[in-house]
Amino acid sequence: MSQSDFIIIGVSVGLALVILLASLAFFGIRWYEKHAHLRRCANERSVTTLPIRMNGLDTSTDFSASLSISIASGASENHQKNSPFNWRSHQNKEWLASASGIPRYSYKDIQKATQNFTTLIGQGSFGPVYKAVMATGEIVAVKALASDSKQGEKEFQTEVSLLGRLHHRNLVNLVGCCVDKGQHMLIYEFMSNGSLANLLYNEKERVLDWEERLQIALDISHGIEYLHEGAVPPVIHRDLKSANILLDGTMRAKVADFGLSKEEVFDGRNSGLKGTYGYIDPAYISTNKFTTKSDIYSFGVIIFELITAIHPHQNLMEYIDLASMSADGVDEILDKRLVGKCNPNEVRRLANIGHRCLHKLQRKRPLIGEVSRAILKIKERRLVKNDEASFARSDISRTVSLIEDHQVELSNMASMMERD
Ligand SMILES: Nc1ncnc2c1ncn2[C@@H]1O[C@H](COP(=O)(O)OP(=O)(O)OP(=O)(O)O)[C@@H](O)[C@H]1O
Repeated sequence: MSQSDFIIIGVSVGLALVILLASLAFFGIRWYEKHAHLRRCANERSVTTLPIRMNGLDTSTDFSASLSISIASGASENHQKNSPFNWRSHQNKEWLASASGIPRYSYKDIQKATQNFTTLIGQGSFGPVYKAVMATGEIVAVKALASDSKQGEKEFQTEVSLLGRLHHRNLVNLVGCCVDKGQHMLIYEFMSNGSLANLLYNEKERVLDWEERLQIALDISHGIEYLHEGAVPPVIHRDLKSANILLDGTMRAKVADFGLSKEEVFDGRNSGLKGTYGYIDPAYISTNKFTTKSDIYSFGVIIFELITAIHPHQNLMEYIDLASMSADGVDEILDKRLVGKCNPNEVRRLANIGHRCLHKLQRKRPLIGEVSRAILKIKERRLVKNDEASFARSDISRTVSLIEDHQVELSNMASMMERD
C-alpha cells in the first residue's frame, strides 16, 4: 500500500469518526430535548388532571384510588393546622377561588343580590339557602355557611375545589363563591323546581308522571356516570339521596351537594360514617370501605323512591324486599298515583335495575355506565313502540286513502258505463 493510500484511509476513518460523533451529539441533543419536553408535558398534565389541592398542599399524592368528596379527613386536618397555607389565611382563600376558576363575589354583591338576605328558600345542614338575582340578572341560589359550622368549613373548601373542575348538565353547577367579611358562601345555578324529595313527598306538589320519573332516573344516572367515569380522578358522591337531586325549570334533574356530605350518628354514637341513614350501603357499614358501588347502592334506593314515592325512613327497604319475591312484585308497591297511568313492564324493568343496584355484594352491583344504558333502553323501547304504532297508523290511513281512490275510480267507471 502506498503512502497516499494510508492518507486516504486515515482521512476516511477520521471523517467517519467526525460524522459518527456529530450524529451522536445531534441525536443526544434531540433525545434530551424530547425528554425534557415530555417531562414538561407530564408536569402540565398533572396540574390539569389533578387540580384538587387542600390548603395549599397537594392532595394528589395517591389518586390511584377514587377520590372521595369527603377528602377532608383527619390527616388533612393535621395538614390544615400545620400548613403555612392554612385555609383561613387570606392569601389561601384568594388562591382557592382563583385556582378553581370560580368567580368570587364580595359580601356586598351577595347582600344586594339577596335583598339583604331576606329571600330564604331553604335550610340545610350547611346553613341557610337564599334565592338571589345577580347584577347580570342571573338567578342563583346562595348557600351561606353557618358561622359555627366546623364541618361546613371543610365542606366549603371541598365544594369549591371540586366543583371548580366538574361541569356536566346533570350536576348542579357552582357559579361563584364569596369569602368576605368572615363569611363563606357558595353560589349555584338556581333550580326552580326544588328537590326530588319535595316533589315526591310534598302533597301540595303536583304528581310526577311516569315519563318524568324515568327521565329523572336517567338524568341522575348520567350525573353519576360523569362523576364515576368521566371525571379525572373519579369522584364518589357519598351522599346521594332524593333531597340532593334538584330539578330545573324543565324538570331535568341534576345531582347536588358535593362536599356537603355530613357525618351521621349511628346508634347514638359518632361512627365516623358519612352519608345519610336509609341510603348508606350496608357493605360500607361493615367494611368501612366506600367505593363507587356504594353510590350505586344509594342510587338503587332513589330508583325505588321514584317508583313507590315511599321515603327510605318509612320502611322502603321492607317493601323492596317484598317486591323482589316475584317478577311482578313491584306492581304491589308502585306509587298509587301512577296505577293505570304507566306501562307495568317499564316499571318492572326499572325495578329490576334498582334491585341489581341494591345487591348486598358490591361486586355484583352494576357499574353506572351499565345502569344508564339499561334505563335508556327502557325509554328507547317506548320510542320504537310509538314509532311502530304511528307506522301502523300511517299504514291504515294509506290503506283507507287507497280504498277511497278505488271507490272514486269505480264510481267514475260506473258513471262512464251509465253514460255508454
Ligand atoms: N341550587 C339550588 N336551587 C334551588 N334551591 C336550592 C338549591 N340548592 C338548595 N336548594 C334548596 O335549599 C334547601 C336546602 O338545601 P341544602 O342542600 O342546603 O340542604 P339539604 O340537601 O336539603 O339537606 P342537607 O344539607 O342535610 O343534605 C333545599 O330545600 C333545596 O331545595
